[in-house]
Amino acid sequence: MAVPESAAQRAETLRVELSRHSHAYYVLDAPTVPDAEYDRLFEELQALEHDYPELRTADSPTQRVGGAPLPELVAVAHAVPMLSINTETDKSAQGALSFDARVRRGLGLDESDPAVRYSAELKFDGLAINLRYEHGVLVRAATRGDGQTGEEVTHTVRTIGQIPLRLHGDAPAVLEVRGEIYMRRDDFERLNATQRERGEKTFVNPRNTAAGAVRQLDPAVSARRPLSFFAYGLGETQAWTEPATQSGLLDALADFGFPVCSHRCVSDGPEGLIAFHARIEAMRDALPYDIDGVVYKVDDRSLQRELGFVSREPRWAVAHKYPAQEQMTRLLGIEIQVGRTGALTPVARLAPVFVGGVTVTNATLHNEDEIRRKDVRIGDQVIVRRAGDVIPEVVGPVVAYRDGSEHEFEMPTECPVCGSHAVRGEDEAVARCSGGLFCAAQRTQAIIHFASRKALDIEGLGDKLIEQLVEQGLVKTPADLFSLSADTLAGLARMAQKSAANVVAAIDASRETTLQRFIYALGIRNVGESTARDLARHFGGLDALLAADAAALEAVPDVGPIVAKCIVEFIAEPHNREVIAQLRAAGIHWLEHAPALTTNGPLAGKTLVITGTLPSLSRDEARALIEAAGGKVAGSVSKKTDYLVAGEAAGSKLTKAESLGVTVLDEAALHALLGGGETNLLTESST
Ligand SMILES: NC(=O)c1ccc[n+]([C@@H]2O[C@H](COP(=O)([O-])OP(=O)(O)OC[C@H]3O[C@@H](n4cnc5c(N)ncnc54)[C@H](O)[C@@H]3O)[C@@H](O)[C@H]2O)c1
Ligand SMILES: [Zn+2]
Repeated sequence: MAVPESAAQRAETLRVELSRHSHAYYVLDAPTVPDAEYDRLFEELQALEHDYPELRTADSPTQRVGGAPLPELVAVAHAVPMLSINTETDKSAQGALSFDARVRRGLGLDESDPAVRYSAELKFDGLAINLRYEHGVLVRAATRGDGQTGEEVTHTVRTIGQIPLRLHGDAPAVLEVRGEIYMRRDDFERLNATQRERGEKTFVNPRNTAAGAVRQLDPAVSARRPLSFFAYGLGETQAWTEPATQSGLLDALADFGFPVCSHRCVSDGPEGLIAFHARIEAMRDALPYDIDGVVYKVDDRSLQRELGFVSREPRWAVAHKYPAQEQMTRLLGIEIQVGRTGALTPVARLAPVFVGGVTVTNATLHNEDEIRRKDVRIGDQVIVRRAGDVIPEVVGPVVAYRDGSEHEFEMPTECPVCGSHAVRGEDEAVARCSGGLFCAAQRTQAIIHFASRKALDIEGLGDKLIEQLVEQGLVKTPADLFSLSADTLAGLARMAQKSAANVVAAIDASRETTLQRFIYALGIRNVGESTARDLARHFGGLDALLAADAAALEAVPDVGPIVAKCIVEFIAEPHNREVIAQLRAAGIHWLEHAPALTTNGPLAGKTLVITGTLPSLSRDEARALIEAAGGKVAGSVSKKTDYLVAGEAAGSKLTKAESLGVTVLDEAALHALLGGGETNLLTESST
């Protein structure tokens, strides 16, 4: 039959495109399209070549294994070629039946003959490696390369702890072990989290990361990428009686000290394979590593030899694949999700796509910088990955499929939930909504914090109850707590009249608090308990704090520029000030005292550090005296320290002060400096 011109042209286009993708995937370890897309094109070419065998050129991607070796690495000729595995075209649960039928035909068996025994294994998604041991010692490790010639990677493979450098037990003169080097999903996620923290480009997926790590010139780089290994096959052997079966081989490999996966089985006939396929599919997400399917192999190795090979694949094995964990789809838009703590996360809205066994319409983009680093644009064809329990993620754009209609994303400057301004710290990857007290997205978290033990300490107002109050719209800000009635509370699930009354009483009692607790309760980012205490001491009253600018805040001991910025942003947000005003109107009050005198007083402009146990003053009392005299109390000794007040059992701070030549005072000397005058400046607040 003559080959139509259109088929010939299409085959040529596919060959060129597939070669380009193969190069990116095998040689550069940086795929340009997801495997699923590659496989679609590959199958299309296979079908054309099936219909028109004249189109099957020797250089067709369907006739070759893998890719060319990297010129930087030393080429290694394989004693026994490393081939690929045919993918079962029947992807249904019954796929094993087609394989069994082909095997039986190949062996010339008919219905009266007994069942063929198979070994079923996982198909690990990593890279194939050949490990050569001579007299029990690892002498060479090589990648598959094009199947005939691989790359020598002994230097990097030696860094993989799971690969024995010396075999256990009696070793043959030569033993070549084949298996898969892979990266566990949790190791991959950790690696990417670190990359993100450092503001560096993240890795695409565990397979390509593992392949890239093994094919490094510098083993130190590979050693920083956590890799794992499973053994599953043999290359050349000398002076060894090879096991008669695939399952026996796996046992022998385990005895030599190799990790062999425990998820495997032996089955007489295809029924056991069908069950294995179903069982593994059900647990795929829970496995700690990626698999792209299962592999069935004829167990008897003499039958394997009888069946032999066809071009690049053995006839005695087949890969039965599961739905791909990476797919391509269109990025329709980017929405901002506001988390419970106010973090603004860009989320990709996608054209629905079936990936990793579920239909995905949203995927995380992590943060603004990552969108820029990956150069993801709205309208792009993007690769979406969903593997295990990890939330689906946009891996990157398929740049080759752009048509110019795509546009860049802009991070909003306002919180999409509450309209407060969104701010991003200099050293931070994420932007945050600054309306912490007001924002609906942060409501539950803000109120839980407000009521917590170190804040307003409202007994009986637990997380579950707060969640209910928020869900039912009864409480929108912490200020709303103070108008709750016992009847309203008693209407909620699991709330008896008596406990409702107790909660209302506890809310009422919490109106009388301290400035420190109140500041802490506001939930300002980076303002913990001790900073709240420092702020309360330094400013003495809330109005002074609300009026402070960054410089005034940085005058507080232990408040640095980052904390000062967080406070400034918080109090600059009108929504927060509104809630604070409502809280005061609800009758929350505390004792205020005059702020520390910073411009006059005997210790004005001086920085002191307190250490050890003083004979009569507590640390807090000493601190109050120093601050009342215009001094600052810092947490650690530095060149800026003017005096160290040291009591009993002073330790490293004393040593440091002495080494820096800082004057050391005992309690009596401190009193002398203060001029002996004690002040009590407590006044009632006027809220
Ligand atoms: N995205 C792209 O651009 C692109 C380009 C080229 C290839 N690819 C992908 O590469 C794959 C095809 O490559 P391939 O020829 O290496 O075939 P394959 O990876 O599908 O199958 C052969 C490989 O399976 C591995 N394997 C895992 N577990 C095994 C086990 N228990 N027993 C035996 N072998 C096991 C071995 O490493 C072996 O080399 C496809 O998934 C394809 O999508 C993608
Ligand atoms: Zn908000």
